[in-house]
Amino acid sequence: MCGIWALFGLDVPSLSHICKNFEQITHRGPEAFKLEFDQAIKNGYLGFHRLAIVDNLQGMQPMRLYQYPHLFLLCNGEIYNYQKLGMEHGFTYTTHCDIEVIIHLYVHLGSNNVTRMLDGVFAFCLMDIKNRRILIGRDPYGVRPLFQLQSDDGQLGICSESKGLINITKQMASKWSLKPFQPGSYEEYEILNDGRTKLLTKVNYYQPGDKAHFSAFVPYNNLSSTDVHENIRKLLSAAVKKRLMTDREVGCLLSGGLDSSLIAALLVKHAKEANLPYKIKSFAIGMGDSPDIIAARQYLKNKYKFLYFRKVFEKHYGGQAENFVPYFWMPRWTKGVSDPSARFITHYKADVKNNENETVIKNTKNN
Ligand SMILES: NC(=O)CC[C@H](N)C(=O)O
Repeated sequence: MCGIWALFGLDVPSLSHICKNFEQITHRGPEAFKLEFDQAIKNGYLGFHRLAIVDNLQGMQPMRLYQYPHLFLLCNGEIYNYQKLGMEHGFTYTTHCDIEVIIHLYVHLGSNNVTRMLDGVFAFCLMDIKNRRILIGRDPYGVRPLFQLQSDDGQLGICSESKGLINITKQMASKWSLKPFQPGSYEEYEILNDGRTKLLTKVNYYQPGDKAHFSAFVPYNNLSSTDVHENIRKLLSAAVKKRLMTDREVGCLLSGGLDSSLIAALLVKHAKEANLPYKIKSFAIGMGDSPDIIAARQYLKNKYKFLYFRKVFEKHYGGQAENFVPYFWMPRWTKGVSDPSARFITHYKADVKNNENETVIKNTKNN
């Protein structure tokens, strides 16, 4: 998961007010947090809660590199092609963390060629204090959440969950809006002398059906122009394979339905090929003998005895709905926006600290 949070140009930002709002998304990163301010930017704050996926040691954020000390990067996400991009463009990485590539793309290719080069799931915010710029981008389908608070007079906030921004609006005298940052788009802002911001560009860099700007994980010429089934097989399998990129153990959410069972099977296949030194664990969510639990149990029994099965919800949260509601993205339940199973896992991961160390793959979002 990970939580990103940034605020620019708010008029009366007491430190306790800043911390209180930043604290609203603590559950997104149980391992470390950091809040940063640099006097070069008046009233500019960047905060990060970390759940490390790649490079536990050096991947902390806001990421700053000694070659480019004027750049501050926040990113919730995984960038699957960071090594490929590094080789193609000759980038010298300081860390082993996937998101570092965003800084190099910005420096070498410019702000208009960062977001469209990324093969991954991401929401990021890059602050450039030398050129007084902010670049914000989100993945094509909005797999990673991002909310944006904007006032008519240039105050700007971004956060992985809207609850990290909602209370800030109480201090805004001018007209404001708080909405999801549009998937498949990026925005560039100028940071004015008083710390407020001015929108310079807003670009929808991706429409469904567009070809990728980066070299695709499965090259286009490896796809058949006639055999759609074969293409689906190849692409789905590759999609699971590239998600093995993590220093943590990989697991999967399993409902026992067609989609998740397929993903689990592909995951086990790729895990074997990659010689992962542990057995894949699966997580099913449901109460008692709910249909998902029955289907998942059946699936595991018939197919993959070696998968590990745990009824997360029943074991930890039976009858305690109020304990997990705060972990939804939105301040209140919004049908079709939040995904209950992912939220349960979030809470579970934040709660069970001592023995679990996993990345969970599911069929719609992964983390
Ligand atoms: N959870 C995240 O968003 C992880 C961010 C980054 N990929 C890391 O490994 O640290």
